[in-house]
Amino acid sequence: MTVQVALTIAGSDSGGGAGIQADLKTFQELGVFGTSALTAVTAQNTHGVHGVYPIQTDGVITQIRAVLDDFDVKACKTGMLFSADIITEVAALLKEYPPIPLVIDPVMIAKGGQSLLQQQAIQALKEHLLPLATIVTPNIPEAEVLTGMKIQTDEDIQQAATAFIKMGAKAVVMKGGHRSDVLDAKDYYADAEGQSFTVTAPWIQTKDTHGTGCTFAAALTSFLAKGCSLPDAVAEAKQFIQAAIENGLKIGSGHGPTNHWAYGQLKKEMH
Ligand SMILES: Nc1ncnc2c1ncn2[C@@H]1O[C@H](COP(=O)(O)OP(=O)(O)OP(=O)(O)O)[C@@H](O)[C@H]1O
Ligand SMILES: Cc1ncc(COP(=O)(O)O)c(N)n1
Repeated sequence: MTVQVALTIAGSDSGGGAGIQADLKTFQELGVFGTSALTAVTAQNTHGVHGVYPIQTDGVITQIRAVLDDFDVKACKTGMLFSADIITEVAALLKEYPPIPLVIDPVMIAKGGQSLLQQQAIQALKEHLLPLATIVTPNIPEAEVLTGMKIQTDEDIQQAATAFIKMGAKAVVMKGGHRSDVLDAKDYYADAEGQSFTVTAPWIQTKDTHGTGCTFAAALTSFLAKGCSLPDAVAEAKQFIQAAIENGLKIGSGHGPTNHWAYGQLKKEMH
């Protein structure tokens, strides 16, 4: 049995719905062996973030080195990176190793409004990490901060996608989960080769969307680790997150997590 290995560099969510926990659950569900480097420990539940405790930068770097020096990592994902220092050092480290498909989820603010990225880190993200991205997965507010654009219409989304490609990312998927003017959950993909398309799924009326972005990006990373093309990985990750939101678990009394088992159960039923 050959199992592909993926690495997530992200923060821990004690509530288990987002961050490292969402990533590892998603990797496991998709048959990929998950490894991890923690950037911060957060105290979270479905009501929000109660504390953020960053890991020292050399601790983050040593975790990544330990994984990359031993495992043949087929795809890597970044989530909450917290500080400019961590971002700069992670980018420098990744450049030392042969290129690995890199999914950058530019996590900035938790759904509850608490900051997961220091203000000074935004420039470092743009300057050092985005140029290494195989694909970057911003939501609309993150895309607005990183491009400096106001994004409201489909044209704005396309222009912002182009701005990410100009910043050096090979591809971008602009997630539509934060738009209030649409009936569908519509994400827009564009790449440096000029290919673009939209993936759409029916909007689900639910408050249980904690960790949707992490889960989507982790699914995308898993499919890349298994050798899928970028467009195929985006389309399949969309199915994973749709199933996860649609079959919510009703855990906690605030904004609950998504269901990381749902995609696998659906696939089983289809066979
Ligand atoms: N209510 C919903 N119904 C259907 N799909 C949704 C819903 N909310 C988000 N999505 C989808 O989930 C994926 C993640 O998008 P979203 O914009 O929520 O990411 P995010 O804001 O980065 O998530 P996070 O809050 O974890 O940081 C996208 O494919 C988006 O279209
Ligand atoms: C450690 C960590 N990483 C990412 C998120 C974003 O997820 P959400 O916006 O759904 O809170 C989070 N809350 N915590």
